[in-house]
Amino acid sequence: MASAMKVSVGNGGAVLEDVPHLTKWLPGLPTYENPLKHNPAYSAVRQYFVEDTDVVARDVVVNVNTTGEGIHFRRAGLRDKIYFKSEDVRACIVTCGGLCPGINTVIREIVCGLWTQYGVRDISGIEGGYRGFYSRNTISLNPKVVSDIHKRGGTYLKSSRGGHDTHKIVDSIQDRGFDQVYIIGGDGTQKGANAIHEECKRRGLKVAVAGIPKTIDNDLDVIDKSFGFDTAVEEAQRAINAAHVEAESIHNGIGVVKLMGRYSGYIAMHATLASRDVDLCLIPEVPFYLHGPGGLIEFVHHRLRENGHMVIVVAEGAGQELMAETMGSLDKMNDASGNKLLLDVGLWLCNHLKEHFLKAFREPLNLKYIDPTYMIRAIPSNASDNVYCTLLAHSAIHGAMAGYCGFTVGPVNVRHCYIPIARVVATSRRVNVADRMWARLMSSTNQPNFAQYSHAIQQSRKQNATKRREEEALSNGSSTANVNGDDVKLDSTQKEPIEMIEIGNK
Ligand SMILES: Nc1ncnc2c1ncn2[C@@H]1O[C@H](COP(=O)(O)OP(=O)(O)OP(=O)(O)O)[C@@H](O)[C@H]1O
Ligand SMILES: O=P(O)(O)OC[C@H]1O[C@](O)(CO)[C@@H](O)[C@@H]1O
Ligand SMILES: [Mg+2]
Repeated sequence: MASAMKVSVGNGGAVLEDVPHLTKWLPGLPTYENPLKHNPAYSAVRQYFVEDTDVVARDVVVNVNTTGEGIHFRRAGLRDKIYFKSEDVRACIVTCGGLCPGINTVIREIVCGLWTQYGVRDISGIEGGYRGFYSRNTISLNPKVVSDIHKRGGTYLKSSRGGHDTHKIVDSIQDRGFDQVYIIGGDGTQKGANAIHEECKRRGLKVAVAGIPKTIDNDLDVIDKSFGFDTAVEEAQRAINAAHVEAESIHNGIGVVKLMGRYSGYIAMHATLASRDVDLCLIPEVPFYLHGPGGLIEFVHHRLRENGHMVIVVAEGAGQELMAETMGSLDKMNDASGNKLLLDVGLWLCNHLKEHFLKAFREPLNLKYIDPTYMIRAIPSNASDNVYCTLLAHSAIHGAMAGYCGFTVGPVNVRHCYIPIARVVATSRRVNVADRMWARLMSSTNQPNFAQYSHAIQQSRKQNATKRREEEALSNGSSTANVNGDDVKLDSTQKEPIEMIEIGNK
């Protein structure tokens, strides 16, 4: 699937990771003057047009002796020459994967941009994600139809997971005569877009495939930040505020908020940093453990004793291994796109806290659990995300019109670029816990550095495994269990010792 990236080195030593161009397999394609040259809004300032030699550096913090070297991407924007005659263009737009604030703005701006800037009149919407290419009729799009959609959350075109069939999709592209395909979606979608691009190239088609990166988890590599992320973080504040109000208004109150973040804890990290009311932030990148010195329970005791209440933010992908260990081996279920379905860490954590504190105090814990998972993504984008979405859409249009293909558009160090799709999907971005941002969070929450206790995590894992095997054996009616190779005698009357701890001021 992954195509080799075209890499060249400029005279100044700059390495360009380039995106494909239609002329690579269709040499001699005719070119046309960009109509924007005569558009009053764009024609006045020459610098609006991007030169073929304009590139953007991936790293802007460089050693003074190495400036000019390093990886660069082609700068996005309008070109003098274009490879499509406006009246011939047949464009289509598809949205795939989970929702994200701003998808409708991107759709709207692709339609309006193609229409008003380039005079394109044939624009179709593919309904219901990739499978819509071969199982649905198209929707005709024009500025009137999409004029208000940016005020609504979700996707006007509907979305889906699964259903990517490269051959059927490219057959449909060919049959319908599409020559510009705009694909809005996350890592899975971009992989699918690359496969479509490769197949179009193999068939020698004049089809520009342009990917617009969408991921609320902010887990796509290379680009600065994904659209909708800021909106989601902002919305998460409402849940955190509610958790905080509930927690501080009652003796020994705990508010737990679960936020999205399958493998990357960006939303949880930024929402925590923005709020300042959060005492503990759990993300997939940092394994944690509950019991023992340096563990989560000890910290909760400490914080309640200190403040009388606390707020925990947990990313949905946090603690997955720990849960699997304590709950036994669960069937690994996947969604239609092959993404692993997660265990519910929010409920699990709340249950463990309640159980533990009931034993410790012999009275129920005042714990309020808020799960705003879908609320933070099913909303329209905020003002700054709207502007960002507009830029993404316009950059994508300029790139496709200029004959570039197999690219994902996005800002790198604030400048929009055309990035080879293969580069964007090569690795997915995770919170770097050795980076300053996580350090800022740690110093804001003063939470334990679980990473320092890797030996304790190992120890806790062994104990969990042992406990689970014993419990399984007991429930099977056995009097012994195999623990680390030894048959251990079991006592069904054995109970965990009750630990009495004084917390908070009663
Ligand atoms: N490796 C792949 N190759 C081709 N198509 C893929 C691949 N992975 C996923 N897809 C297709 O991409 C579409 C979206 O994938 P997925 O459901 O994983 O969402 P996504 O784009 O990663 O967005 P998000 O995870 O942020 O919601 C689906 O139709 C899926 O079939
Ligand atoms: O329930 P759905 O619609 O599959 O989406 C949930 C997933 O989508 C994501 O938001 C990624 O888009 C994940 O964080 C989350 O697990
Ligand atoms: Mg994904």
